[in-house]
Amino acid sequence: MSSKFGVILPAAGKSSRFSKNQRKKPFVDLKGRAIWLRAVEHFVNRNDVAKTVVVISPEDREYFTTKFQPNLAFMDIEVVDGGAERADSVLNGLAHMGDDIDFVAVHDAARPLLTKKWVDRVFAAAAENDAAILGIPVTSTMKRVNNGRIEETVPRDQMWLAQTPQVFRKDLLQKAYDQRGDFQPTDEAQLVERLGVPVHIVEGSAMNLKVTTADDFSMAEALVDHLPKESLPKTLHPFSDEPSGLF
Ligand SMILES: Nc1ccn([C@@H]2O[C@H](COP(=O)(O)OP(=O)(O)OP(=O)(O)O)[C@@H](O)[C@H]2O)c(=O)n1
Ligand SMILES: C[C@](O)(CO)[C@H](O)COP(=O)(O)O
Repeated sequence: MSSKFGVILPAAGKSSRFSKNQRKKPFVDLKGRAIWLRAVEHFVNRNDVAKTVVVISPEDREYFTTKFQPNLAFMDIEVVDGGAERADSVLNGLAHMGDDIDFVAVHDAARPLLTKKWVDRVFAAAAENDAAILGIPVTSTMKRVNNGRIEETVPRDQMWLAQTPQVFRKDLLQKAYDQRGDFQPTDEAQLVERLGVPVHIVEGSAMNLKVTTADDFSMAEALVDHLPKESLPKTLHPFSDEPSGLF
């Protein structure tokens, strides 16, 4: 029996570092499709994905469910209320993963530039190792800075930048959250690491950027048409890259 994956797309942040027309960044149009839609479409048509939830701030629920109702219905996506911190939002999504789900993938709604290859890679690594994330090795020199002055150069060998999807056996992620206490992690891997469980990291791409600032959005606009065509799951391939109105 092949493993079943549930997907949690946290999209309940305040976008405080983003400024485009004051709209929350997951809802902003990126070359014809909202950022969150571009992020989720790499999951909803996978045969190994049995459940997808998008986590939305309660203040955005009415706007979101009205604007994207056709997409939500077509892709059978459940909308869940977010929380004050990213980890709270993910925990709310986790509560909607049923007994049929073996693994949970958490992917930032603010990371629209995925490819099927990278999702396949991290799903396979998690299925083999119980916990795996995408990441990229650090390629620039890293400095620790205080008040605009360099305090030290941080050795970059063995340093990676964590990305998403972050994928875990469901009971392992639940155990990590059960033991969270008041700890505020910036990613789910941190919670699992605290259990002493090895989390594997597989290489993604610098193109799998998180849209945090207006500059990131400009980079995403420049990159979105340069992802490999085979990046879309096959079942989406018949759709032209123009907005189909459903995605
Ligand atoms: N309480 C929160 C905070 C963040 N997120 C989501 O987690 C992802 C990564 O977070 P980030 O890029 O930091 O988004 P924001 O928190 O909105 O950004 P900012 O810190 O600039 O407000 C985003 O898709 C964001 O919507 C969430 O679901 N719930
Ligand atoms: C999960 C993450 O994308 C890994 O790099 C990152 O930690 C999210 O941080 P944010 O401040 O919530 O965007």
